[in-house]
Amino acid sequence: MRLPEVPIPGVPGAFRLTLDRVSVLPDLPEPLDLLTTIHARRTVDLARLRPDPIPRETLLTLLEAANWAPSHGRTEPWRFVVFTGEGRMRLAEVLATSLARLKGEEQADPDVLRTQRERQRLAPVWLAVAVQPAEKPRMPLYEDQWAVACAVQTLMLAARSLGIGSKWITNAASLHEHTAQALGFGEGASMMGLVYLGFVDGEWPVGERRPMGDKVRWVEET
Ligand SMILES: Cc1cc2nc3c(=O)[nH]c(=O)nc-3n(C[C@H](O)[C@H](O)[C@H](O)COP(=O)(O)O)c2cc1C
Repeated sequence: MRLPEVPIPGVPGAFRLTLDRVSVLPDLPEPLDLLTTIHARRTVDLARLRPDPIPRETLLTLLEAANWAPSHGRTEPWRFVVFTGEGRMRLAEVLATSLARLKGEEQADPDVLRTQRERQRLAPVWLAVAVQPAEKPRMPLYEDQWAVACAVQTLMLAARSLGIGSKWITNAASLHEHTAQALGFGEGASMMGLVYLGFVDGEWPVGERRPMGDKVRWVEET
């Protein structure tokens, strides 16, 4: 079964998914179990990714997993645009223009655009992530933003369970108004950054955490 995809006009390889409420789990290699995945997920640098494409079915599985994130009031406010292949160059153009706008300029500097294009080629898949509040919101924006964060984490965990590395990026260009508008997100939507995905070249990075014991207090009455 295929989920409906809406191509972005003039952007080969980029598509917007209109995910419905049907759960689709195509045949996949044995995924890691949840607790192992949670511990093993790592932010992976671009330089550590292989250029191999990620199969479309796998991307759909990750997006479908993200769609099961919780949201207060069932707002389901997460929105994604997926960039693959030459579609990544459209993202590069948009980000280069947003960088120009941050400097008070209209057009992207050709050198910045070239660098941005090279950067986008380092990962086979980029996702633009936005929050889309309801037309008449009943919840504060931050609750919808939290829900989108849940969706992003769910997607990154699903990716890890299938051996795919990721990074969530929230730099100024990715969050810029122009980025949301140029990527065609809806009225009132705002950016929550970019996520790239790719198979990891060699060993996974090693993670580090300060002890959870320092961050938790227990209240127990006997
Ligand atoms: C909301 C959010 C925004 C982030 N933005 C960036 C970013 O802009 N650039 C970056 O290099 N990493 C970013 N990260 C990834 C963190 O650097 C990373 O999660 C942290 O170093 C811990 O590493 P781990 O993900 O491997 O556990 C972001 C993470 C979160 C949750």
